[in-house]
Amino acid sequence: MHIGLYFGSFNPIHIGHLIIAEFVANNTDVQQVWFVVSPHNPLKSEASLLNEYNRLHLVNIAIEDNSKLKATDVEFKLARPSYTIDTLTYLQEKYPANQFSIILGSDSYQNLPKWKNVDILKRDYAFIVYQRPGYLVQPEPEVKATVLDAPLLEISATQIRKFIKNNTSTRYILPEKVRMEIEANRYYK
Ligand SMILES: Nc1ncnc2c1ncn2[C@@H]1O[C@H](COP(=O)(O)OP(=O)(O)OP(=O)(O)O)[C@@H](O)[C@H]1O
Ligand SMILES: O=C(O)c1ccc[n+]([C@@H]2O[C@H](COP(=O)([O-])O)[C@@H](O)[C@H]2O)c1
Repeated sequence: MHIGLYFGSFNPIHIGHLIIAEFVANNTDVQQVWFVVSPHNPLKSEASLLNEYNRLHLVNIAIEDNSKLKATDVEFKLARPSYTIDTLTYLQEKYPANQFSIILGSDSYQNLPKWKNVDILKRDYAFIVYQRPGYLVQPEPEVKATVLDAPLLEISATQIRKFIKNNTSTRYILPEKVRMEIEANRYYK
C-alpha cells in the first residue's frame, strides 16, 4: 500500500492540516495518509507543547469518520527529538510491503537542508509537496517529488493557541469535536 506520511506537532490539529490530508488522499496515488504525531520536532521549542497522548487523541477524534486518514504514535517510542529519517527507517522495516512518501508544505521543503541525513531521505523516499504562499518550490530533478496546488487555510497552530488563550473563537478553524475536547479540558489556557 502507498502511504503518505504527514509529520507534525499537531499542537493542535486544525482544519488546514485536514484539508491537505484529504486532498492528498484523493488527488495522488497515495491510498492512506498517516498523521505522524511528533512528540518533539527537532527544530521547535518544547515550551508550549501539549502532552503527546493528548495531541494524538485530538488527531484521532478529528479523523475518526475518514477511513483514508490514520494517526500513528510511532515516534512516541523512538529516540527524541524525532528525526524523520529515523522514523522512516523504522517504519520501512516494520512494514516492508508499504511504500512511504513524505507530505510536506513548500515552507518545510525549503527547510530540508537543515534536516538529518537529508541526502538519504531524498535518495530513498518520494515527496509530496503542496505550495504555500511565499514559498514556491521547484524540487531538484534528482528528487522524486510531486508538487500539488492544494486548497489552503492559512492558519498556524501557534495562532490557534493564542486565540484559545485570549478567548477568541476557533469555531470553523478547528474540527468541532477537537474544539469541544480542548474546551472541556482547558488545554492551551
Ligand atoms: N495552515 C496550514 N495549511 C497547510 N499546512 C500546514 C498548515 N499549518 C501547518 N502546516 C504544515 O503541517 C505540518 C505539521 O504542522 P505543525 O503542526 O507542526 O505546524 P503548525 O500548525 O505550523 O504549528 P506551530 O504553529 O505550532 O508551529 C507541517 O508540515 C506544516 O508546514
Ligand atoms: O528530521 C529532521 O531533521 C527534521 C527536522 C525538522 C522537522 N522534521 C519533521 O517535519 C515535521 C514538520 O515540521 P515543521 O517544522 O514544518 O512543523 C516535524 O514534525 C518533523 O517530523 C524533521
